Amino acid sequence: MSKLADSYDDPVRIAVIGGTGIAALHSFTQVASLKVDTPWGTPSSPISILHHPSPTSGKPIPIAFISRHGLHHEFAPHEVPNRANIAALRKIGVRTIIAFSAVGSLQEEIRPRDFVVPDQILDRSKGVRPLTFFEGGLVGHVGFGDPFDEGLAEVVRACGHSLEGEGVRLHDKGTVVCMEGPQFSTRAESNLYRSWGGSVINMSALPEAKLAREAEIAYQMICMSTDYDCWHDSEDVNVAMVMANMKANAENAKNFVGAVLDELSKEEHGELVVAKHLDGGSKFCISTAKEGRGKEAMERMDWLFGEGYFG
Ligand SMILES: CSC[C@H]1O[C@H](OP(=O)(O)O)[C@H](O)[C@@H]1O
Ligand SMILES: Nc1ncnc2[nH]cnc12
Repeated sequence: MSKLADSYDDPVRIAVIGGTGIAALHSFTQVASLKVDTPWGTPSSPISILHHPSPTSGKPIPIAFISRHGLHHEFAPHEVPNRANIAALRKIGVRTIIAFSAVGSLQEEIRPRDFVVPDQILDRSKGVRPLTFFEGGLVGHVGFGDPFDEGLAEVVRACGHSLEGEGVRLHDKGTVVCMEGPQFSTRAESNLYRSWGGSVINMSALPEAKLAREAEIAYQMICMSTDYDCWHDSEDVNVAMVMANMKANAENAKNFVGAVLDELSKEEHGELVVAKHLDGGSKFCISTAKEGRGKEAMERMDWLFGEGYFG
């Protein structure tokens, strides 16, 4: 067996972040495994570079894959090195992220094994996770009114609907409550989130989505419901239940990712996947005057965005 390459020359524009139950994308050809160290530490897993044939040109399109919780699910939600993950992806050229997440359902009509393409987030994390690239002498405030990328969401929804009838059930919108964990919610909390209009709940949408926005990367999460949390009169959520539903629906999840990657690999989405619409978003969010900027913060930003990006 030939050794996998540890570098990849061309920029990789599209990445998938795999969550609980998705530690690898086996159905694609792996061509490289990258170890990228960042000023924010080491990512949760090596970055696999996979070749996916473009359905239009047949040309292999590189896709980056990273496992959020590590190859063996060794990082708890509050331990995931989110900054290193997002920074490493940006460094190899990524401008589009499709992130997978196993979620609890907060609404009767979102049944276990249904998919949801969320359009909003309610933050119930507790401030214990490093959550920004802008600190240590460079203050920046990016807009986050719409935490997901609507252009990507449209593509994802169309792909999901194209698989309906083959077992996929899709909800086009939803609010994901991101709780701190690692313990699951109390019943009072679960009912509170329902009264707030939460659709689904996980422990990983944040700060991942915020960091992607700061890094000017288009980001869309695909949620797969695995349980009814603890508000429902069915059995309370537990890990075995989450894993069993992930496993039972793995084929659908795989087909869904495959369809999304097929679609995003088409030339017609060339502008979308390089996230032209986000270019400069971070450059113009800086509040710190040049003379007040911290040297180390600027060195980290040079690493991430390229030297002199912030002028
Ligand atoms: C194992 S249940 C809780 C766990 O599942 C979800 O993981 P991910 O979002 O990475 O798919 C949730 O966010 C928790 O981390
Ligand atoms: N009920 C739940 N709460 C938080 N994260 C989850 N991931 C899957 N099910 C979950």
